[in-house]
Amino acid sequence: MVKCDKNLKTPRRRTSAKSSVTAAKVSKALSQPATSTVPNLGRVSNMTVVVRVRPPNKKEQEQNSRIVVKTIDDKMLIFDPKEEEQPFFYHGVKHRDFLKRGNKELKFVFDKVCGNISTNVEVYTHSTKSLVDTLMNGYNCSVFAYGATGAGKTYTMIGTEESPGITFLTMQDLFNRKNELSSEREFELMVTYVEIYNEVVKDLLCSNGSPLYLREDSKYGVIISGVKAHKISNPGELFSLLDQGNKRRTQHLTDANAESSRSHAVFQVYIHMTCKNTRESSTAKLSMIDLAGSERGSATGYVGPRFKEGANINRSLLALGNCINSLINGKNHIPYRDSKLTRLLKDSLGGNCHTVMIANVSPSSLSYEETYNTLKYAYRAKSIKSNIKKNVISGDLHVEQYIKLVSDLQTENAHLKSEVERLKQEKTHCDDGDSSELDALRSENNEMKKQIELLNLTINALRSVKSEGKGDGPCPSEDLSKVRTEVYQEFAVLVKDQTDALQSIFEMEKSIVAKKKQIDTELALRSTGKGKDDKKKISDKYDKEEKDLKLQIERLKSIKMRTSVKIKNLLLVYPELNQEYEKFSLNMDRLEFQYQNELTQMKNDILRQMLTDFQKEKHPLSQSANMPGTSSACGTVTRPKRNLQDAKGKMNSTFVLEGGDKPPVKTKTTRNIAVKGFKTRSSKRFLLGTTSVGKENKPGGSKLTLSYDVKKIQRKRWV
Ligand SMILES: Nc1ncnc2c1ncn2[C@@H]1O[C@H](COP(=O)(O)OP(=O)(O)OP(=O)(O)O)[C@@H](O)[C@H]1O
Repeated sequence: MVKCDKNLKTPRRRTSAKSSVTAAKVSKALSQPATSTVPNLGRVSNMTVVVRVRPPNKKEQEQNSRIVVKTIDDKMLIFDPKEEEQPFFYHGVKHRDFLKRGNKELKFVFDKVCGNISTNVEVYTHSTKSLVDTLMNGYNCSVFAYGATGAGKTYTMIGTEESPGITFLTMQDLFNRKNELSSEREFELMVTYVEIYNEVVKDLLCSNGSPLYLREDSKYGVIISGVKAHKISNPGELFSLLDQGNKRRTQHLTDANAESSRSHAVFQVYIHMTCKNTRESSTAKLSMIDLAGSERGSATGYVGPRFKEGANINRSLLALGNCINSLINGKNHIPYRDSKLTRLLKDSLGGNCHTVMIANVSPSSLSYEETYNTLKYAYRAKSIKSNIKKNVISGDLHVEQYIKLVSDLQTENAHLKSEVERLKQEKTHCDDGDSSELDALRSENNEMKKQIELLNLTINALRSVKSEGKGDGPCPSEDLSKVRTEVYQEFAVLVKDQTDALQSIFEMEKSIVAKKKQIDTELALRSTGKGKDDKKKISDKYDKEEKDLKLQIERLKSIKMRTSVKIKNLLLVYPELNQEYEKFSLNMDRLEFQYQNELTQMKNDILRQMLTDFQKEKHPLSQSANMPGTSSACGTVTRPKRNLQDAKGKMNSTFVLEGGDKPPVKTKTTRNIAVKGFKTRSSKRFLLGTTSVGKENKPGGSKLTLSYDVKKIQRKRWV
């Protein structure tokens, strides 16, 4: 058998732990009963490795390249097979071509070899079909497509409309199984689709494109914080989601592929099942990963961002290779933290997971090196062993289990603290360094602290339930049911507190808007005439009231957060509350949305009213002040002169308003003017004073010219 043990080494990178920033929607969706990962099988399983050889493409055919992958049967292939020698004769004697390189003729055996005529359905049948039952039995599964650029990974995973890839086929089967089992079980299915590009994780099903962070969850393993989980009810919906996500995926042209995917795409399905009779539930996660294509950096000759992109792809694939090597060699430390990809795949390689690797190769000699590397990689991966555990959700929680979780979290916490310290020191030595990593670590640390607190509370709750159950008093089951009633009551109170807090926050926000409208009108009325001196008093009063209201809002928000922590705590102890909680959180989302809607509508109404008043000259300001660009004076209104817009902070620029026959207003007024040439969304404030007025009599009518001097510039901080 071939030896494929050339260690794939990569320089040890500084580990960078990023924090969870938002409360992950997916973890919220998955805030299901606490799982106790029961190693009820403890079986050892090899990773299943399937090799798919794609048909030669047009370029390979045109260049008459040699076929370097020969499939022998459905399990064996030969790389660089022996060629038939074309002997030549010299002086009638048969000679060998000594310049010709000898063929490697390496035999590889895999779990399945799919030749170049195999379809996606055939690949599916021999790779992931069996995973559907494994998932339904509550085990985590993952599939990843590996190979060089243009080797056919995306074709295998996603496919085309005529020949859908294995993601769609797996999901189709999953839905079929779900329907078959629907009389016995309740199902909930959620999907997420993200990409890792240049070490940044992004949600492919969300248009905002903000970076997401990976987090390790004691219950669900590695989760992506902030990713949006989508509920789907049939495979048709999935196809449109995949299509939508793929359009957002980062693609560039490479030598081997006109539409090369330059990111790792990770599609995950979370299945939550509850047995209708016993109410026992289990969760399983299916991850389908379309890795970015590896390529030889030196061969591409790319520079700049494309070089960085290629380097990141290769680095993360090397990190994956290192993890595979460490797993095979039975090392204690597996360098998962070396890249985002390996962090995400942590529980998909050696962990609690049944894994299928599909290695895609081109048959042509044009991709000789790439194919050889992929086959070596895949062959090594075959030796990975994993301990597969079933995720059974048990109502009977063990205090010891939580204590272990707390101790794990504390260890991780200590590690993060030391990282923070190290980074702090580095920062003092090199102050112009990037502080984002430090901030990320800090917030991850805080997150950990919160989790530890929460788990400690749970331990206490469990202890009290246990100790109450042991005493000489009434029988434990009675005691437990009493505790349960109390817990339900507590839950109802907390839910009410949260709803009330939300309602009050909304009322206060409404009154801030109403007050703002009132104060604006009052200030405008007093901008001229007698009431001018009251202006400061009025705005001070308003500022104070607004500050008070905002303080109250903050207080209510913290109450809301505290009650939410308490509710989550109760959920840990009483998973039965989950269904209630789901309903409640849906209701809260709906309420929040409705309130936001009302508030925006209210603000819009005010603006609309102001606009109408201005147009009809009812607004106090429209009568009392001629503002640049909005002069109420009839006739043409010109924009402020360019010299102001280009002034870039010079103090005394002049701009002119033309038209109309109203007299100039002798008042100071502030006006926002966007200054050209500054990269800013906010504008500078200019305090204006009218300095001169000119009237010209023309044949067509008179023309009034108002000149304003910019007296003062109040600089604002750029945002
Ligand atoms: N088995 C196959 N049968 C027919 N065409 C295929 C097959 N595999 C790949 N192709 C075609 O080869 C081209 C490259 O395939 P694909 O985009 O899947 O490669 P890839 O490995 O995902 O590349 P990259 O890593 O650069 O994204 C596509 O045009 C695809 O349609």
